[in-house]
Amino acid sequence: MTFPSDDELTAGPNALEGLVRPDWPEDFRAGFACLVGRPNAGKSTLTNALVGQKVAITSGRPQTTRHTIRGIVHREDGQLVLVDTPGLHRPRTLLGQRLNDLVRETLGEVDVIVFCLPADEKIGPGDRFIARELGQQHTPVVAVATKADLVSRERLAEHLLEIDQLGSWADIVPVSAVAGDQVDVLTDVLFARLPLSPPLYPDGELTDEPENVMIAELVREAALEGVRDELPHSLAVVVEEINERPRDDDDPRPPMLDVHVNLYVERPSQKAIVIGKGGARLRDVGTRARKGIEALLGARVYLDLHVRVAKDWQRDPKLLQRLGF
Ligand SMILES: Nc1nc2c(ncn2[C@@H]2O[C@H](COP(=O)(O)OP(=O)(O)OP(=O)(O)O)[C@@H](O)[C@H]2O)c(=O)[nH]1
Repeated sequence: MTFPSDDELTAGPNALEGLVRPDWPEDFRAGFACLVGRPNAGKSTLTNALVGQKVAITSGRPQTTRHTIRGIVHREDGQLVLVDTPGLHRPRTLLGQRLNDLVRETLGEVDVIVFCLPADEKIGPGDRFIARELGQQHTPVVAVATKADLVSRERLAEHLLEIDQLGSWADIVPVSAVAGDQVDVLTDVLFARLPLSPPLYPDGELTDEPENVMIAELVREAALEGVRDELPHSLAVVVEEINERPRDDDDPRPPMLDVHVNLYVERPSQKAIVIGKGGARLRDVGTRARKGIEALLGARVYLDLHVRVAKDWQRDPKLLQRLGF
């Protein structure tokens, strides 16, 4: 992932003229946080609650967050750049290994780590695996009991005690991202861990995720809706091309874009699932994804989806690189 370079950070306001505010308070803080936790722990939902607007793709299905997506919390006194990582998990395939490498790299570079532990589930081997990983990092870790709205006070108290015994944390905060409880408390705790720094991003910018990745996520989320549990690991989405159609200068309508997207599956049987009978399912996927893409780009979109079989793409380093991993 690309953080601003040292040059960009130290060159001062002139280098970023027109981008960031020309002056900032002496005690301004800015830095990076990343969210870790096992699949379904509530990382994406918490990212959205902190940022206050939908930026990451959420889903009831585990491990939909393949790509690192950032949101930015802007306050008068600082900027917190959130990195939403894929679930840290035991590697089973090369893809799993790549994801874990990516996560570890991210953990070492941020100023504070947010470890999400859902209150409605017992602490399990997956959480302990992550806790051990975090124990080897020097970055401070704030443990968060997520989904606090789903459990009783007694259960929450028990959960907080278990979290306390799991490792050594800079802080422990119970939060409900859905109800909005304690999100402000967590924000304060995270800001306190950031270094004094000039602003890193222009005001109001929520995410710098390349549009292509956001588009691929929207298509992927639509394509996974309502299909078998095995498919999440077997589906990769790549935006091949975006072309704007020529139009008259005085045309008051939003621009019209042709968006070409490939969906890669591992087996012909999976291709049949994605396409559906007579192509009906793929048309649905296209309709749903198109709405999100139009909202994202502020344009009219013609979405062209192709499903391709790429055998064992999860194990093929060359193909992984082509698919953006
Ligand atoms: N009731 C309640 N549900 C929540 C809360 N936070 C998340 N959820 C739900 O839990 C599920 C998983 O949330 P996500 O935010 O997608 O979890 P994640 O950790 O990003 O999941 P992966 O992308 O699979 O790693 C979704 O159905 C959310 O709606 C919360 O504070 N309260």
